Amino acid sequence: MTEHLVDPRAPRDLTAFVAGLPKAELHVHHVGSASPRIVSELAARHPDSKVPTDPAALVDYFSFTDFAHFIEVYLSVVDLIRTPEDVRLLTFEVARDLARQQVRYAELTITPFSSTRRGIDERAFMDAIEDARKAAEADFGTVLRWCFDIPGEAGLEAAEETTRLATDDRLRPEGLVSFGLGGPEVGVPRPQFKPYFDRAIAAGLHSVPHAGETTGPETVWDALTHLRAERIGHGTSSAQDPKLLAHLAEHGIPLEVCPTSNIATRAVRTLDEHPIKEFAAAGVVVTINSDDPPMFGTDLDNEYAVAARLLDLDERGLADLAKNAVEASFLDAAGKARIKEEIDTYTAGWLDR
Ligand SMILES: O=C(O)c1cccc(C(=O)CC[C@H]2O[C@@H](n3cnc4c(=O)[nH]cnc43)[C@H](O)[C@@H]2O)c1
Ligand SMILES: [Zn+2]
Repeated sequence: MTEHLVDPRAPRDLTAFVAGLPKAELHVHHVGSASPRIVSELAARHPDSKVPTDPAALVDYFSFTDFAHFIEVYLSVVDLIRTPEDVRLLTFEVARDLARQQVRYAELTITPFSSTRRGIDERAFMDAIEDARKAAEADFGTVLRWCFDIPGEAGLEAAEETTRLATDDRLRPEGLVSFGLGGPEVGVPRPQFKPYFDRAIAAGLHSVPHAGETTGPETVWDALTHLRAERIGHGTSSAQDPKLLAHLAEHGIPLEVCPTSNIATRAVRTLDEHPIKEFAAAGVVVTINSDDPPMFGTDLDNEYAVAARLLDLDERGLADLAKNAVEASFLDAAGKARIKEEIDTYTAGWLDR
């Protein structure tokens, strides 16, 4: 686990401001959000797993040599989710962690294929996430929505299964708003997934594939052209292509930027070399997200602190970033207006202290 929770270079006051700032999280993975406490509880339940039961040992276990190693470790945690009760517990606890950070709305990326192929009944899976979603909204006031993603490396069988689960009216959960594509990009060309995205879009889902995280800007173009992406997960390599940056800015396609993730998976060498500055300078809509927070030793508050430092933002700049995420979300207009107003009221109150 990368050890930089609470960016030590963030001014103390901004850290406190961010902690109370109402936020939206648009790029965070379900299994990748399992806290050390949940991972060790699940690992103790399933002792045949190689995942450490001691939360302290998870720090080393969550230290990645590259993106492929990250996915290998990620799948070992997926292997711990074996029953609908595991799914419900994980989902509800993830919502608790989001609520603690004043996250009012989150789109959680879930990979149902990974669970159904491991034997969890599909109906029971949907019921577990929906039950947790409703309980989280009632108990914490945090609104959760789902993005179902295709684990691209698992091939077209996974694409077909994910599309079926997302579009079958008898299964599709009420909270589902979008359709994604995750996992490694190398050797997994985006265009092959066009028919699946076409079906998901026809069923009313928004298109939010990962692209340009571990491959070049051409993957982002492919996601835009073939998958009709409305937002891009990461899009880090877009900075290498000025025409692409201009296109993203002109068409208002937001990037779901996850700075610490990019360092932890070694997609970017250091935070200071992160292209977030280039995105902002080109007028691209930047949203700040945490991806797989406990695995990367971060959380959303820390990602905002990192962004404040890299973009040289004050409180108003941070509030604008938070509003970018609300605006780029798939929440309805009234819900967006409510959270943006809350952000403005909080910021004005903070600055008037
Ligand atoms: O579940 C399986 O059996 C399986 C078989 C082959 C390949 C896969 C995957 O590739 C799963 C990838 C998994 O990773 C998730 N994820 C989490 N963080 C990221 C990220 O930063 N970039 C891309 N993918 C990420 C993704 O949601 C998939 O669930 C699975
Ligand atoms: Zn991701």
